[in-house]
Amino acid sequence: TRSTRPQRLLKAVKQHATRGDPQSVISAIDHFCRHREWAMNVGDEKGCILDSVVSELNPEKVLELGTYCGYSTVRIARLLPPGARLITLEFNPDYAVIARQVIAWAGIEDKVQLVEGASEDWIPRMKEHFGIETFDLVFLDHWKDHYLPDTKLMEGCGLLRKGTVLLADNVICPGVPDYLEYVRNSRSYKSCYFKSHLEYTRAEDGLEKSVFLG
Ligand SMILES: O=C(NC/C=C/[C@H]1O[C@@H](n2ccc(=O)cc2)[C@H](O)[C@@H]1O)c1cc([N+](=O)[O-])cc(O)c1O
Ligand SMILES: [Mg+2]
Repeated sequence: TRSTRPQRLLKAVKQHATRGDPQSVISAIDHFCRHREWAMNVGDEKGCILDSVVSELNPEKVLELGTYCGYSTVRIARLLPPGARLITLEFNPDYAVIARQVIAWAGIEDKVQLVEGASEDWIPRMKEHFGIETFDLVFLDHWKDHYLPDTKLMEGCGLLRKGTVLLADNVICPGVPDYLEYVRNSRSYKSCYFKSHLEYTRAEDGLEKSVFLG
């Protein structure tokens, strides 16, 4: 039977990237998605904005909602200081199989914990299961209609502290109107928009950075 796109993406990583070199994994995926098959990675243009937010914040505890093939997982983890941890949630077991291999190929698996399941099931368990008090950074890149309910759930579970940064992908395309309205109008957030383009295309898209004020 025909291979899947994530399987072909992983093959491109193994063929063109150097084991243990996260940048080469990122470049191999971007090349594959730009010249072979589009895939829903945050991509190189929005990825640079993600990099700058991570580098400025220097987070110890990061949560990623939506691993997919692990592209943004590698982008974030490669910038984390020693001892920092990234927990990434992936719902689709087939994607998780690919992402684990991409993360391993990049050589950053000791900073990453990939957890399989639904965000609404795992968010309430972060404290008792992973010993997490609060997150310093959350990268939202999963199902767009889950951004808002999961944000309210993280608030309710006390996983956000004064200064926690939420960084949301796709706030224009495909768009997350209810989430955007919430973080831009809530007195609990200071929000700003980083205009960019949908990965590997000329369509507009961007990232919304929202600082939780407590
Ligand atoms: O739809 C998009 N993303 C949905 C991502 C969903 C991912 O999150 C996981 N998940 C993990 C945990 C959960 O609880 C639920 C799902 C899913 O199993 C999937 O791996 C999207 C679409 C476009 N686009 O141009 O069409 C561009 C983008 O950048 C996008 O991110
Ligand atoms: Mg996305």
